[in-house]
Amino acid sequence: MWCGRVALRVALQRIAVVPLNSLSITGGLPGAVQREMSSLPRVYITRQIPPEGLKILSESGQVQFDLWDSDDVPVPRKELLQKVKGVDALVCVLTEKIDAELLDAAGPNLKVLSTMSVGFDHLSLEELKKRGIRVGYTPDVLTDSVAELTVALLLTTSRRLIEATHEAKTGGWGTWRTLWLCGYELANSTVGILGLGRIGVAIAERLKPFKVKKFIYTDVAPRPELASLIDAEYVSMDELASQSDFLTVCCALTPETKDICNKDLFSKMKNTSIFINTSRGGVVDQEDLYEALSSGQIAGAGLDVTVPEPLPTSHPLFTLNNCVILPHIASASYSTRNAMSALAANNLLLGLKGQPMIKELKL
Ligand SMILES: O=CC(=O)O
Repeated sequence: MWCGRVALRVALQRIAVVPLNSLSITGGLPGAVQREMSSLPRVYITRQIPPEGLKILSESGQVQFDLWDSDDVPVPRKELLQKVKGVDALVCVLTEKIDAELLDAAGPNLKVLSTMSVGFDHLSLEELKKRGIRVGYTPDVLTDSVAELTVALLLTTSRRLIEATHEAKTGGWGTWRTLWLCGYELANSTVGILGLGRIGVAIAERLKPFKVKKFIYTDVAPRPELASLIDAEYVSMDELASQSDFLTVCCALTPETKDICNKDLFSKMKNTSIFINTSRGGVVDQEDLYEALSSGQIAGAGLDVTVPEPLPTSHPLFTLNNCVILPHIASASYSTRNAMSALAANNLLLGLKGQPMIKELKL
């Protein structure tokens, strides 16, 4: 359904009184309204995004849009390839692969892509750049939510909360035992951050009050300005592996970081250490992680992201008590998802106007 409620409302006030709620948009409208609507840029939205973004687009009067009206299943690729034909702009989420095939299907009108995500590994940046398509994304607004979830996942994993509730519920809770369900605590620990950015800093800020002794990080180069906020020391990848009691992955997935957490890294970690990943599943070699967890090379892992997503329930990682797996929910709070949707909508509108977006990827 193509919508452009405000443009529509203004036009209707001039022409006729039509109950907006009952409109089937464009179909059956007076010719003048249809003409006005059809001159607006066309936007396709690949998912039923949270209401704030839809409201911004509807009320802008700048665009008409069509959307895949479901949040439960992604738009089938075939339908997506059809729907993007001739659009001026696209709002997508991280389940849609935006590649040459899709951009060719969209055609030369497509000028703006706005993804409702901070990650952009689902976008073929080279193809977008080649076609001069501007790209908006949604960093910053999700930093708090992701950092909060990372801390929750870290504590859930290190203090074995999933195992503990399972035992309590299923009769495994006998007498109080001295070493039963013992885990590892943050007090006096060294926390390592792989890829120091806004999210890594926000995680460290939240962990500091747990009396962490030291923060260390590695990245392609030292990031002194960010590191000084959390008093973190720059170390090599090997030092990060060998010194961290908790290693949290915060880097983007790029060709350089794909499978960067592999046998080599796990073999250098302490067997009391906890590995946490809330970035992208692709940065981890899952077979190597399974080996490290099942052999006791490391103590536990908490993953919010996997390859593939969803991870099949038959996946070996699900058989391990020391592996906590979440279904990619790090930014899933109502306020954050609405903020992401609003930012995606505003990026798109600014992009279409030829103005700088609030958050735009440099291609
Ligand atoms: O993973 C979530 C995002 O990239 O926004």
